Amino acid sequence: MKFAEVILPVPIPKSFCYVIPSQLDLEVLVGHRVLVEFGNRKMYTGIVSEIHETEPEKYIPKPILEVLEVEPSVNASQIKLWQWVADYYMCSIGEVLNVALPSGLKLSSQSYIQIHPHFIIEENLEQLSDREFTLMSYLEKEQTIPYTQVGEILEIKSPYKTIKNLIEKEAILLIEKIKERYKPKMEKRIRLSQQYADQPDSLDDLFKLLSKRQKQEDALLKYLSLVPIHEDYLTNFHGVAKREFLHVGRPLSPSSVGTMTKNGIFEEFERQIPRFELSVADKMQPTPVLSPAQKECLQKTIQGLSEKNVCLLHGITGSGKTEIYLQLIKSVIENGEQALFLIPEIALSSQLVKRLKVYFGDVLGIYHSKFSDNERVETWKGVQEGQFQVIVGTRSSLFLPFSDLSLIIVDEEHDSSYKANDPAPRYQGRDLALVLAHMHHAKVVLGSATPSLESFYLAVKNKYAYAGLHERFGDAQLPEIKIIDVKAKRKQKKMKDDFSDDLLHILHQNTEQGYQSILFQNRRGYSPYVTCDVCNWVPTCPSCNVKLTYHIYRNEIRCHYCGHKEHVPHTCVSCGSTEMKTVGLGTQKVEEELKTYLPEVRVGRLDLDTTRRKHSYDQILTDFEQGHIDILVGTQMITKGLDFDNVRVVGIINADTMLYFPDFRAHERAFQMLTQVSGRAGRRGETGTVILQTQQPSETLFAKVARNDYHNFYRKEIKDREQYHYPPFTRLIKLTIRSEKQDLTHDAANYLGRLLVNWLGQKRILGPQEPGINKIRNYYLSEILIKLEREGIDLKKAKGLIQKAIYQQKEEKPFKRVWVSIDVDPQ
Ligand SMILES: Nc1ncnc2c1ncn2[C@@H]1O[C@H](COP(=O)(O)OP(=O)(O)OP(=O)(O)O)[C@@H](O)[C@H]1O
Ligand SMILES: [Zn+2]
Repeated sequence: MKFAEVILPVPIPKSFCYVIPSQLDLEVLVGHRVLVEFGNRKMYTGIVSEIHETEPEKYIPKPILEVLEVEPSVNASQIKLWQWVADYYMCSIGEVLNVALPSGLKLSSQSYIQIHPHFIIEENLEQLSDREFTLMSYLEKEQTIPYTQVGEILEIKSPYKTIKNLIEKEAILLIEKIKERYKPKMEKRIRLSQQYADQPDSLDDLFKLLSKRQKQEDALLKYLSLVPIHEDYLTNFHGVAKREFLHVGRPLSPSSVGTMTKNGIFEEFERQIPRFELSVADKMQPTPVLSPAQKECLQKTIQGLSEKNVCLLHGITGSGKTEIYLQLIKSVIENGEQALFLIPEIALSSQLVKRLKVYFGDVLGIYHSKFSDNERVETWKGVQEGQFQVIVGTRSSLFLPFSDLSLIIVDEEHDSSYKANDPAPRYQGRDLALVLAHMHHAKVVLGSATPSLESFYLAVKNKYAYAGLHERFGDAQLPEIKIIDVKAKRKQKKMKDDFSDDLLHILHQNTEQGYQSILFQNRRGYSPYVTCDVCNWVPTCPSCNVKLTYHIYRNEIRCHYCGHKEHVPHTCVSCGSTEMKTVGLGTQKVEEELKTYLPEVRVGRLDLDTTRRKHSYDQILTDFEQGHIDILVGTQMITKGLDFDNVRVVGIINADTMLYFPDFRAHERAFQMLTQVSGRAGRRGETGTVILQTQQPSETLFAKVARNDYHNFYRKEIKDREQYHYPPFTRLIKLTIRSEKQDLTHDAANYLGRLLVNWLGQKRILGPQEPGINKIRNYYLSEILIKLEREGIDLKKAKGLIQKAIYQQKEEKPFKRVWVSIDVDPQ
């Protein structure tokens, strides 16, 4: 007998053993998607991870019910990667499967019911109520029906009870419908019926026949001009796209073509077409010629990669790192291998994809979470079948079915959006890229103008190769950064709301000269909160412990954690006064002030609120690119990777807020963000200007940003990290404890904390502590931070103990309704 280990999408950290029925014996392979029954008469799609002959000792395994495909969707090295993720990030392999496999390849999660295979209606009539009998008879006809239809069939509101009874009687099964969500994109095409294509004589007859039907004759002539069957009759086989035939060039009458099809002159057929219209073969360009500095950097990178597996490409903003990546990718393609180009957010993808498309054409595939299920499956298959040799995508593309990967580029490697937060697996894409590369013996290039401290540290330690690029492309210079003392300006009465005279002046002048500007304020909404001017009461979210942010549109206050919205109160709930005012500054307010002081400029805004719809992000950037917007106001979204020739001025409205995040990475993030946003100015031609407004002009971090002094920033920061035992000198694991009651969370966190102190030692445990925002969506939170040494510690054992402590806490009766989530390497 043969058995299969099957990975199921459930949060239980193991695979499950099933029998391979003899009739399926030859069909089941590792990586196959199979259908199995699991637990309470539920069915799931799982992935076969192993085939063996060892019968489980403690239970009788159930059979695999069905194999859902001929060629496995998943390859062995992917399963290895999933297992690694599960072990390292302390989650179940099923949770990894859940994010790794596009949902188009999973069964629809909507439940369906069907008759239990062992249940025979006629033999069990007396068991069934009238209503149950009605449903069963229906099922006998229809095989399976969606749960949601049951109510309709029985003409009752809530069918739950009936279904529950039938399940208990083992009369029906609840399943996840075996329905392939994947739908290829089809195109309607037209060709000449075979008889005319093969025999030129019959074509002559046809022309005679049509000589009196002008429109039909026209159609035939057009067809022959598009499909040269007299030169090669085989061309008829592919025909022509119906849309093109009817509408491109001289338009045809659809009804005449319809008649001809009915009369058997033409025939219609369908063909699957690629979903991505990348066929730009005619617009393809050779990759750009590198500048001497770029060439040198490319050489260093290649040299570095011959000695090490990873090379850190540290090139200042606008230095042309992308062009160096292009060269590296090009040689991968020429060798017939695969390359993965990772970007932190899809936000960055549209400009980049356009750039890459013209060089790589059809071998370039795209993969990210805003894609539809179908699009993602198509990319998945394209990688599997070898059509796409290059993938541009966000972190989830690490899970694609690569077979011959030889290069991974991680662009903007410092970016925190490489880290996945909820749900598990909470993996760091940049780090996982290194693991994936290792499995494929591939090389990795980490690129950034502001490398993460971790990566730079490893380059300093000679674990990574290093290639620097310290000049901008094409004679452009880094912008001049001016630090403006907002407090002093206020005293001198030179502030208008949040704008200094210098900032307003340069924005005005820049617009007059026909150039564009970017204004950065890292807060969306209008104002962070509203308050009563008399008693200082502040409206907060009913489900989260946060102040509600004021949004001027619709005059609402909103919670940025759970989405709760309400109207701005006219009177104070606490003292009844009507003096409500807004406090602080968000992008909406910057936009509004700008319109007041510079009424003639065209202002655009780019933040989470203006980019919710699928294409709005692209739309705003296109407007900016085409010069319909003079000044673009935005949050951190505008800081990254954008490349616009015409931007001369960048304004940072308030640089201070970033310094005060209660996070050991606050300074690192601030340095990166300020440098990146500054780097959008003056990328072509004349040197740009950055106005950095602050209350603390003497803050040394700002001086380092202004001098573009990464090295001194690094030296100071790494010293602090070492002194206070933070990464890269230690490894952090954060536990978040959640429950609906504050006391319960508190008690459970203390219990867990004590176990961890006992097992891992006091000095490795920080907390438990309530986080700054201690209630989100009605759950009270507490956190424990575990600091583990980088070396000389058995990491596996330590993780085992953490797992054990969490289990043990969960076993305690009072803590049944307490949840703990684990975040390895939190960010
Ligand atoms: N060899 C080249 N030939 C022509 N144009 C180039 C070349 N190298 C760079 N450029 C142009 O210079 C600009 C900056 O390059 P790129 O966007 O690659 O910079 P970057 O290093 O990625 O900067 P950032 O880190 O700020 O995103 C782009 O418009 C790019 O097209
Ligand atoms: Zn809320």
